[in-house]
Amino acid sequence: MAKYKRVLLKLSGESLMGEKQYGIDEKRLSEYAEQIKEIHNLGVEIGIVIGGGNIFRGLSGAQKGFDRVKGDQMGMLATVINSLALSSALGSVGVKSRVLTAVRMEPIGEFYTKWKAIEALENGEIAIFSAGTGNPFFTTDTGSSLRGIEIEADVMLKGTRVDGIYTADPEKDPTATKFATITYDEVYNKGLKVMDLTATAMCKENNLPIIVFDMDTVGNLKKVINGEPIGTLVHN
Ligand SMILES: Nc1ncnc2c1ncn2[C@@H]1O[C@H](COP(=O)(O)OP(=O)(O)OP(=O)(O)O)[C@@H](O)[C@H]1O
Ligand SMILES: O=c1ccn([C@@H]2O[C@H](COP(=O)(O)O)[C@@H](O)[C@H]2O)c(=O)[nH]1
Repeated sequence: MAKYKRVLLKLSGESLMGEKQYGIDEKRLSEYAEQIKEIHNLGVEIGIVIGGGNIFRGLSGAQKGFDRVKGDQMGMLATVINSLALSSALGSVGVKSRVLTAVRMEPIGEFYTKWKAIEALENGEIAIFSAGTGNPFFTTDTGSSLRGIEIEADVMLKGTRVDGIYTADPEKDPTATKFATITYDEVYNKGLKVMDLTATAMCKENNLPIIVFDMDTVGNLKKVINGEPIGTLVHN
């Protein structure tokens, strides 16, 4: 039986590239859809936020001379593209989803309200929250904590390409060691950069636990939902 009734799943835009250098890898996308279907079949209510790093990030744009606010808006639109792709992939495996957008852009998606999100979840649909918070200078990690808190999720699952939180970035430091559990304060005090500090602070203040795990290994999402101790649990 599933350990969690309602979850907020954060998917990395960058992971969606798979082996590619840019954009969406169809194989990775369909693996994600299959994994999500598996936990949906267990009766778990699922809200999803997907990043945009496979397409555009405002901060990188600003370093190349783009206006930061316009760059962030481009980044938010990138998350809408990924959300539509995920919704389409879920449809292909027979799972209904609703794309909700933080900025108005009907008919591409419905303008987000908490109540539409809850209605979708209670109807057994997956709610995909796109365009982040709708504001520049934020990230989809913060968008995830915000939506996770709003929908009263039991946990925020940060599915990424590393298998947890380490003493240093494991992609850069091969001697880094993994935490099984860690407090929000330790993440802050040790300056660990697995997700942005605004997101971590919001989860801490609102008591929303976070599990960071490797979403790119098929089967891991179900393990996390069943309470298997893979990844790193962040708590108060
Ligand atoms: N201490 C740490 N422990 C684990 N990962 C870390 C740490 N410090 C930095 N990282 C990095 O954090 C990244 C988190 O990956 P993720 O793809 O989720 O980032 P993201 O910026 O949210 O992606 P996107 O914007 O594309 O959604 C990993 O690439 C990992 O290398
Ligand atoms: O609330 C938000 C969320 C995101 N952005 C912009 O989108 C890109 C992509 O999001 P990632 O979290 O980096 O995947 C981000 O770099 C920002 O430019 C935003 O402005 N506001």
